[in-house]
Amino acid sequence: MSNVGNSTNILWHDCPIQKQDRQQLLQQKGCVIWLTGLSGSGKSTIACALSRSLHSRGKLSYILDGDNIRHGLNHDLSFRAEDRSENIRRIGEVAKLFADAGVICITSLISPYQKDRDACRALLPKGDFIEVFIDVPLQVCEARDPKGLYKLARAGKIKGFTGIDDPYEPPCSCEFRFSYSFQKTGAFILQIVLQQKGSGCKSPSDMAEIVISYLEENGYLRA
Ligand SMILES: Nc1ncnc2c1ncn2[C@@H]1O[C@H](COP(=O)(O)OP(=O)(O)OP(=O)(O)O)[C@@H](O)[C@H]1O
Ligand SMILES: Nc1ncnc2c1ncn2[C@@H]1O[C@H](COP(=O)(O)OS(=O)(=O)O)[C@@H](O)[C@H]1O
Repeated sequence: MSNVGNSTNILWHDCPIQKQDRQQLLQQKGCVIWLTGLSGSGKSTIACALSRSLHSRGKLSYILDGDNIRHGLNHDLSFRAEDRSENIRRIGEVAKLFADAGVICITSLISPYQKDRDACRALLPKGDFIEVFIDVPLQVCEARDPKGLYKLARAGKIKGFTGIDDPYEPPCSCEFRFSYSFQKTGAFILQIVLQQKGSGCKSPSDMAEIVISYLEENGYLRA
């Protein structure tokens, strides 16, 4: 018997069907692809491109999107620092369960704090947490502003908006960083910076394919 958090006298219950059995069934390995970046950077778009491409290869994935999870499990949380941390912690725990189920879990939330992302990484076996930084400058995200939230934040109608009057801590070490850079003309071009290898890419589906190649090379797309 042990005490865990606020629970006392609880005992872990094992099931004879384990992660390995589920992975065998699915012919893949469970893991977490953690997308992080400013609002409007393209996390949800890349998450969908990833899920679509995995699906077409017969691989099971599931997206945990910050906006969507805030409609249910996390509907009690605000955007205060403590609540953002709790949002990330809960999504990290749910992602861990999906990975244990053998699913390729794709999370898509701003997750602005390094220590919270690190804590989620620490929940998983080494290698199974793949952090992807969608490094798009604030000006680009703000110009996109598909929900009009940056406009409201600039007008002072939303307080504590990430990138405006709330912090975003870029990852110190992540598996992938997809970044924008300025061309001489002043136009933005998309550039990819990889820990593993460098190559140019332009679209969310290109970025998705790069992550999928990594999964393939690292054995996640077979049992
Ligand atoms: N690579 C890209 N190039 C150009 N536009 C893009 C790209 N990726 C996404 N977009 C567009 O940017 C907008 C924001 O994308 P998306 O909703 O995926 O961002 P997000 O990071 O999930 O934002 P949020 O955190 O607010 O949910 C959308 O209108 C989308 O179509
Ligand atoms: N104050 C805010 N800061 C950032 N995003 C906000 C804020 N208020 C509403 N949003 C919306 O909420 C979404 C971000 O939610 P999460 O990804 O769940 O954020 S996180 O910071 O806790 O990781 C974005 O789609 C954004 O449009």
